[in-house]
Amino acid sequence: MSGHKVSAVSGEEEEDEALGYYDDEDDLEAFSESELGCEDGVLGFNDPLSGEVKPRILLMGLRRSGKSSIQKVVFHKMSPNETLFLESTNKICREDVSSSSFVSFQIWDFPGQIDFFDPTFDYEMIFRGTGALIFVIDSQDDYVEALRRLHLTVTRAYKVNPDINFEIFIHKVDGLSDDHKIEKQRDIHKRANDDLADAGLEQIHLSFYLTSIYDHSIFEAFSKVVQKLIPQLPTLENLLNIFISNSGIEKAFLFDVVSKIYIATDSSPVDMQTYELCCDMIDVVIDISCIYGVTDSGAGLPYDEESMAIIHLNNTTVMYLKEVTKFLAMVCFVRRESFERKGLIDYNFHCFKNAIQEVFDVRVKVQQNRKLLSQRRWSKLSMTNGVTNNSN
Ligand SMILES: Nc1nc2c(ncn2[C@@H]2O[C@H](COP(=O)(O)OP(=O)(O)OP(=O)(O)O)[C@@H](O)[C@H]2O)c(=O)[nH]1
Repeated sequence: MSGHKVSAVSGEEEEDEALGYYDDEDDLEAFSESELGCEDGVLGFNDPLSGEVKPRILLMGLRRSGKSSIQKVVFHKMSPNETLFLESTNKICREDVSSSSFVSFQIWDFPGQIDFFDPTFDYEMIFRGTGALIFVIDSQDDYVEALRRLHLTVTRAYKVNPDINFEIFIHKVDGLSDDHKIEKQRDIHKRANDDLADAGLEQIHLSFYLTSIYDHSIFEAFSKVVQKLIPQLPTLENLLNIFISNSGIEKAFLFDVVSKIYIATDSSPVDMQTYELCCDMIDVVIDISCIYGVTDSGAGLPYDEESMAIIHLNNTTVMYLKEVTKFLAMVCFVRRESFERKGLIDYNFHCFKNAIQEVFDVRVKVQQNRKLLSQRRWSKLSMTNGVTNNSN
């Protein structure tokens, strides 16, 4: 597999490829450098002039619940077995993920043992700029303490920022039977919501996912978390609906190729098997391209505007993958008889691609305006400081 692009804050940034979310850079100063760190060397703060704002996703949960493993498997292509050797995280690890035009965010991995309500930790600052809080519960362990911690975290976070999406990963379900999984989910769901109701906070919505790094469930859950942070999602879904209904397509996904997160799909329901097939197809395309494709691309992923693949399944369905942007691919399921009109599908795809480009252009413009604004604010601030200094 090829590597993917996780750019360091201070390193290369796709600066016009960020989501329009609030992020208060000044707040970061509340942390000392030793508190904010990461083994990948992801350290430092965003350039205040860049105007770049990224939604923040927090990974929280008790020690050894699987937070770092999730991050490594989804964003670093680490194989699940290798996570057995991961060391315990002892610092807040902050990482910028800028793998596609639409998927761009920061992940903050919190060490399990951290006493995060210690007065020296500015939890208000942490929650204020947060888009989603993922709380990981180890389903193979006793979860009473995890639920207590979840309640504490959610209630505090909600008070600071009621717009946070609370996403609960009931994790490591690979060790459980199907019945057991459902039972655990029901129990955790009930207890967590009862605790909130007892505290008079029934308006807080918690979303639950059964996850494991040993199958595709973790990618699917992360897809849903990320989708909620994409402001253009309804537009993308609408475009996909129009595209499939005019092309005789059964189902279409828009994938971030690197992370295999699907950032949008049409409005028909998603089943796990379909999603898994898409992931497998992306793997095949990238693996084959890595081995037999152009060698000297220099830019990591062997994926470009020529990338496409057709796989005929043995159940009269055809899978069709095509490049949409540098980082995105469309994967569709088409019946064999509909695929005979491939010319029509390709023409409609061309229109779809142009429409996506337009959505993207609007966002770039918004981003540039924001950058300009923050530059002006910055220079005003420097001027004021200069005047003050001179008068001193
Ligand atoms: N069976 C199973 N084990 C998992 C899964 N995810 C993680 N693990 C294992 O759980 C152990 C702890 O994982 P970590 O990712 O280090 O946990 P953490 O929450 O980051 O731990 P701290 O850094 O101490 O907070 C490792 O041995 C992983 O291999 C999973 O989905 N299934």
